[in-house]
Amino acid sequence: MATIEVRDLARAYGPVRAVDGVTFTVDDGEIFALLGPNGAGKTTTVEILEGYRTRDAGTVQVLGFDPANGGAAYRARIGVVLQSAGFEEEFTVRELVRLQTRLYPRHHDPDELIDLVGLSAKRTTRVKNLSGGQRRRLDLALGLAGAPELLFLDEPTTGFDPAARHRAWDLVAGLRDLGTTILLTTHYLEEAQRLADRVGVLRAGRLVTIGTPEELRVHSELPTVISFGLPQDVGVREIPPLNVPVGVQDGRVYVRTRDPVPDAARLTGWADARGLALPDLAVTPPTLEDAYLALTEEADDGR
Ligand SMILES: Nc1ncnc2c1ncn2[C@@H]1O[C@H](COP(=O)(O)OP(=O)(O)OP(=O)(O)O)[C@@H](O)[C@H]1O
Repeated sequence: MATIEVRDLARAYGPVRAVDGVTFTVDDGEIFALLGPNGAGKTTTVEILEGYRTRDAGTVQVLGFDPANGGAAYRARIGVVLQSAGFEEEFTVRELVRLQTRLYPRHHDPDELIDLVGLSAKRTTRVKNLSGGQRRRLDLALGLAGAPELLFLDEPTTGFDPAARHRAWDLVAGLRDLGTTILLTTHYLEEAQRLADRVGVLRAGRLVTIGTPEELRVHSELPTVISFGLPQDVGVREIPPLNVPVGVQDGRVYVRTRDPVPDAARLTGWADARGLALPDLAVTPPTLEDAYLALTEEADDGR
């Protein structure tokens, strides 16, 4: 069953077609990531779904509501974590989380929420004394206050240190396990790879692709890279001929091939016969980030 159904969505700001005919669905319990360069239309799309922006055209159904006129009944069922929520700086973490939970008929226990986002040690700290990453965690706690069925996460881990990012990923994965549907925007491809069941890539207001991270990676048809450090006393010319050119950069050999098995076999056979260990040999398939960059390259969406 679809939690979100978007058809032919469009929104312009003057001459800028921020969202230009976007169609997608997000299934119940799914984590869907919207990716795209700065200015591609992610925030506009998400804010229309949240009911915070109007649309020019298209149909939108979220949890059975049209967000444009869903009102309080709609907002009670969704959670929103914005890129930069304005906080009341003098409140403590606990006070703010308490206030937020009281807004919802069905809500989490404030202290449990604070523990969940890893702010237990900051319970009585005033918001003005939190670091940037701690504020984002507070954002997350506030977005979860109403135990939402559907959570909108706009760049949820921007500004997090690596350990905090991993904790946030665990937290989001835990929410999915509890059945929460999540619409995520992110610039971190690793985040999308880890969390998203499916991703949609926006470019200049249009969805250029949609699929699982694995589908995007495989369909990109980008080459696999075989690489190794050129052993001392071995010249590039001694490397056996392959079907693709061999590149060398900073003493490292790079073979970009769409046929990695025979090329790798040839190289390892050659190294083995010569008694070369190649301890740093790597065979690297294209990543989601490679596929994303290929899809969005030359896209200057700073329109
Ligand atoms: N209120 C507004 N008034 C005029 N133009 C706007 C407004 N909001 C967004 N835009 C323009 O619409 C386009 C899409 O912006 P949007 O914020 O949706 O992109 P985004 O994909 O979320 O970008 P980012 O990754 O930088 O957050 C941009 O060209 C932006 O300048």
